[in-house]
Amino acid sequence: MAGTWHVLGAGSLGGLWATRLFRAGVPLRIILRNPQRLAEYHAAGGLALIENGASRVYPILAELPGATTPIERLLVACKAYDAEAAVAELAPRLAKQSEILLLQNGLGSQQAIAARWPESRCIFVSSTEGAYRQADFRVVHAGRGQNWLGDPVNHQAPPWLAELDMAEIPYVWADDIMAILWRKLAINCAINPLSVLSDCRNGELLNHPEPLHRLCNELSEVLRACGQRAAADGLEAVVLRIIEATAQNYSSMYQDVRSGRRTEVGFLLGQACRAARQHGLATPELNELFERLQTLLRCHGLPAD
Ligand SMILES: NC(=O)C1=CN([C@@H]2O[C@H](COP(=O)(O)OP(=O)(O)OC[C@H]3O[C@@H](n4cnc5c(N)ncnc54)[C@H](OP(=O)(O)O)[C@@H]3O)[C@@H](O)[C@H]2O)C=CC1
Ligand SMILES: CC(C)(CO)C(=O)C(=O)O
Repeated sequence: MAGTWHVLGAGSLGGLWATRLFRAGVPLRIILRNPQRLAEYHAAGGLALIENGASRVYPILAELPGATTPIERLLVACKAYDAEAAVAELAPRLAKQSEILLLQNGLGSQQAIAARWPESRCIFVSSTEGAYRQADFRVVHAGRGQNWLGDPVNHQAPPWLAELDMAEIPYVWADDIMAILWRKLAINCAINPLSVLSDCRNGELLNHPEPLHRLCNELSEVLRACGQRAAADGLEAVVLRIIEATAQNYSSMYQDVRSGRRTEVGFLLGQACRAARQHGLATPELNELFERLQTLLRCHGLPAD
């Protein structure tokens, strides 16, 4: 089974990756969480991808975490708060020198997995592609974007990137993936919590530039303390540009809260506050924002971590 991809999680991004790899002829299996999900998948007849209004079902082989085939290359496509436990379930199947691609937003889950399975090569992915689940096993490709892939330890590009070309999955092999992940984390910390607390679209945040300014200053300090000078430089200008470009959108965290879904706040704002504490930085704006957001999440009956 060398060269076979295993995709853990047939949700939005997992479905988007799996269907494109499959239709390009790349050997692939998806891993579903339990027998019930597997039965539902078989009943659906496969994974549907909806692009430009057209839907097509791909009968990708699916299996359970407890299958016995070794895993050479694993794409982890679940939420950050599920990632470490999900990989732990598969750990006995990981081949020596396996590769684990981590699609999670924010930071923290990737480092935890890399530290726990040091024999695997962990490749971190930052994605701006857009996808959502119209229904179980029906994924809508909602927005074009980019995927940055990189390995913070070993900068050599893997040979299978050619398979992403074949599958028309956009990507850039990044020498400094941590800078990209930190920059995205800071942007999400500046925009998403405020949009939830102000109950507004991104564009309305421009009506209150002061809190944004103070947050960007603190986030820049955190990035610099973490050795991410390039990600810190010009952060506020980038945040303002993204707000303008996405003015009519509700942020992903806003949509999660309104739909009663758990957010990834612990890997975004939580991670920024933890990093600040580790470096002895005072970040009153970030801390207050985190506390207010956690209170709101608890009021909605959602986990606050
Ligand atoms: N969607 C998007 O447009 C983007 C998402 N991202 C990031 O990508 C990551 C994934 O997000 P997204 O695809 O939206 O998430 P989804 O919630 O759509 O999908 C997550 C999937 O993971 C599955 N899963 C969770 N735990 C397990 C497990 N132990 N075993 C098997 N499957 C499991 C879920 O299964 P089940 O269906 O059974 O619950 C679900 O299908 C997140 O970190 C997100 O922030 C980044 C950029 C854009
Ligand atoms: C860029 C931004 C903030 C756009 O809303 C986003 O990434 C998100 O919503 O998570």
